[in-house]
Amino acid sequence: MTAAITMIGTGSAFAKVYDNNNAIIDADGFRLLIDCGITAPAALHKLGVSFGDLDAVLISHTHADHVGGLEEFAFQMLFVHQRKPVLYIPSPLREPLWEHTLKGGLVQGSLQTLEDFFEVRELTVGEPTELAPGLVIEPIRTEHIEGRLSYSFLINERFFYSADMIFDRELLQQLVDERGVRSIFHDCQLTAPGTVHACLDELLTLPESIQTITRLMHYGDTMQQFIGRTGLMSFVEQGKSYDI
Ligand SMILES: O=c1ccn([C@@H]2O[C@@H]3COP(=O)(O)O[C@H]3[C@H]2O)c(=O)[nH]1
Ligand SMILES: [Zn+2]
Ligand SMILES: [Zn+2]
Repeated sequence: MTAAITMIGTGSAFAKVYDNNNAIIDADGFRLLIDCGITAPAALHKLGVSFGDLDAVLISHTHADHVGGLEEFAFQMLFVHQRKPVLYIPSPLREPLWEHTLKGGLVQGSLQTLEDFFEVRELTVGEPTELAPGLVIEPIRTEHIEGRLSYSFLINERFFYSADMIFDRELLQQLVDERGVRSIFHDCQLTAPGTVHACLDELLTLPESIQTITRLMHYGDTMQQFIGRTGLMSFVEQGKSYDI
């Protein structure tokens, strides 16, 4: 089985050069969108991907650069593609996604619930679930902003995709030492302090063994100025595919 990830955007929430930090994972032809931010509809269009080409969407947390494109996704699937899309969601996010993010824009007539727009499949936090042959995902609760739920993903027991999260050296070390992670995509705020993200200065304190397998994403528009200043880590490039 082969699996690859393509970032449809690698930018921070406020980036303008780069699109929102959202990804497509392709596992033997099964296409999963990870997060669907404000810029996702246009970013997908630029890559020649239609919402109808996707098999499912997975959400990490409810900030707009990760869920702001879901209203268009839902409406396009209903009115253009006439098919109910599969929504994978860490179970605790289900109620806040609907009540605090999507409900206001989507409800009309008999369409009153999240299930009226999506085939909702909840993922149990801390438990691996096979979404498709060759694609197993485990949501891991990671800290981002006090009082807000956010989940990173362990994919196929070897690839760690951080959601927005503050620096967590112990988790990264544990994932590598005890879970066999061999590749990491990590969000990275280029300038300190990170506050709600891992910042570059913090990531640079990781041991060489972790830096060599780490690529940085969710960066600001000044990323080019930091090339060569990321230790053994490198930047994920928007639109490029990586085997995972
Ligand atoms: O307490 C806070 C809350 C938010 N923010 C900013 O708003 C952005 C929201 O999207 P994001 O999570 O990708 O990044 C966040 C930060 O850039 C912040 O700096 N401090
Ligand atoms: Zn974000
Ligand atoms: Zn966020």
